[in-house]
Amino acid sequence: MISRLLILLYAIVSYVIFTVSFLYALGFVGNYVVPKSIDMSIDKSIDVGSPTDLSVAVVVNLLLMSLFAIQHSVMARPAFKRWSAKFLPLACQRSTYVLLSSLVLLLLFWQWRPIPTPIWQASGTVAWLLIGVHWLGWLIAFASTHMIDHFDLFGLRQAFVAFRGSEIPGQSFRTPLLYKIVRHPIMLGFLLAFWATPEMTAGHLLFALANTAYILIALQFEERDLIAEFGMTYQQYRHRVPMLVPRLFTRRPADERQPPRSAGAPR
Ligand SMILES: C[S@@+](CC[C@H](N)C(=O)[O-])C[C@H]1O[C@@H](n2cnc3c(N)ncnc32)[C@H](O)[C@@H]1O
Repeated sequence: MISRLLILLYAIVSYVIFTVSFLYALGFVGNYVVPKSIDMSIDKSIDVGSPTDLSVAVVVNLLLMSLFAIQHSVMARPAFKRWSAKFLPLACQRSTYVLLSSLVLLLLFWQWRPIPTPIWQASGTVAWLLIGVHWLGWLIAFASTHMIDHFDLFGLRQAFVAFRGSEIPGQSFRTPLLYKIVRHPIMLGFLLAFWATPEMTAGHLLFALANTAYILIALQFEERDLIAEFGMTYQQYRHRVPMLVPRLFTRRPADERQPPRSAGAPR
């Protein structure tokens, strides 16, 4: 009973730390409210006055993003989960993943080196449109976690189920709402939030480019695991629903289009 209660507390603490890191991410990427953001260091100084400072900033930022990518992707793989199950109860596996991901993110926010060289600057209606798309991206990402199962994704459900003494059910496959339009709405939301900004700087561009590359690679691994888990069901879903760009903007695969009718074909 005590160990189940401790696991539940651990899951709640991990979830609270995730919430802090997510809220900080909103301020960090958008340069709102937080003391240190993607374009502004705490003392508001420009860190990249010389070419050496610039190289250091690029290397440090790439290392921080690589650390997140490695931790986030390695710990998500079934082989890692099987290995960690030898010493980590199933009920706190997901919370541990959430906790470490959040801590690495907070480290990134803390150690990030701003590179404020302007790349583009929009004003007027275009600027407002970009701000709108930026917030729509965060909204899509957050809402989509609830469409598949927010509390399962962040480890709370597993801890609650174990606390009640029930068996933790396996992952279920869901395709509600936005999952009918694209296969990865959470990632689509992040991409919109990262790219849509009225003031793009070199540091922000590095962040958006590196994270886009990471998302495109990570999704290959995620889909490989989903195919291994759900087989034909996921294969068919993959065939039916585009990855990130809604069908409105893309062509259907050739074999899904109606063949042209021949002149004498019956109607
Ligand atoms: C951070 S979420 C991202 C989900 C998805 N890639 C997206 O961008 O919306 C990753 C977890 O979601 C799970 N997942 C992805 N698609 C799913 C679906 N359609 N139904 C249930 N779980 C899904 C993956 O197995 C993985 O554990």
